Amino acid sequence: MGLTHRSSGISLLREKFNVKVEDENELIIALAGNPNVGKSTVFNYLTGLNQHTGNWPGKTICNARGSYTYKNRKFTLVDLPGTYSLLASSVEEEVARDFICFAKPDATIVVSDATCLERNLNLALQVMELTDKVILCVNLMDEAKRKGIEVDIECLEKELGIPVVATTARTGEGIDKLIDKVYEISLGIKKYNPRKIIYSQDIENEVKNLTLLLDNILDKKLDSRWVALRILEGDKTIINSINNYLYKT
Ligand SMILES: Nc1nc2c(ncn2[C@@H]2O[C@H](COP(=O)(O)OP(=O)(O)OP(=O)(O)O)[C@@H](O)[C@H]2O)c(=O)[nH]1
Ligand SMILES: [Mg+2]
Repeated sequence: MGLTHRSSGISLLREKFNVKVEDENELIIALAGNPNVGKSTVFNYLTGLNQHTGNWPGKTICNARGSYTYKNRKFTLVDLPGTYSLLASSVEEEVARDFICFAKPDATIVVSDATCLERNLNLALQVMELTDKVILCVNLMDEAKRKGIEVDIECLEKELGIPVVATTARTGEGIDKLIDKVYEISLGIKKYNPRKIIYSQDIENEVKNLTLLLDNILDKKLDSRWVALRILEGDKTIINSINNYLYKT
């Protein structure tokens, strides 16, 4: 038998984010996305009245959690603040990044706007650098259709290496497919290979050096390559978060 969430300490970390799981089989799903793309609409559609709201610990930002059941499994959805990136240049970005990094959701849905996908894919690529368990939800398909924009879902799936689902959350169209993909990814039924960005040779060399050092420090609790990239770009908040979540009890 593998390590349970409780024995691996993940449940303790999740409690730091006010996410208390009642049973160990419960799956935690994060909803990320740019502002105003329909995250809360997806969240409300799936969780209905089974919601709790509060604040993120130590922050004045609203934290909404809700649950639904699918194929006899309980899923808890966490509606993350809307962000354009995970580079932690605002409290919202820090909250979203720290949740994905340290609470280690069983899957992350990146909700995006079908009418301006290019801008939205920036966040999707950043989440894909952090975790292999990502689903891209291309929402506002009705708006895209109205504007004559066609989205090639199959091509996106192939290029990104992750499942991509088209939705119109306002009417619920596509949500059944989304929960099926969430089920598959979070339980590891289907494995994907998200496309990773390869940087210039100079950067890759430095990343390699730093990764070797970080492997010992992070002890597989966090992706060393991802942390190396953040350090190289001068992000000091990641060091604070590592101290806060991995080393303070
Ligand atoms: N036409 C259309 N409107 C949608 C769809 N999904 C959401 N909306 C609308 O888009 C607006 C923003 O939706 P929200 O769910 O609040 O978006 P959000 O991503 O949670 O926004 P923030 O939390 O502010 O980042 C609302 O007016 C929704 O009714 C959709 O698929 N089609
Ligand atoms: Mg919202």
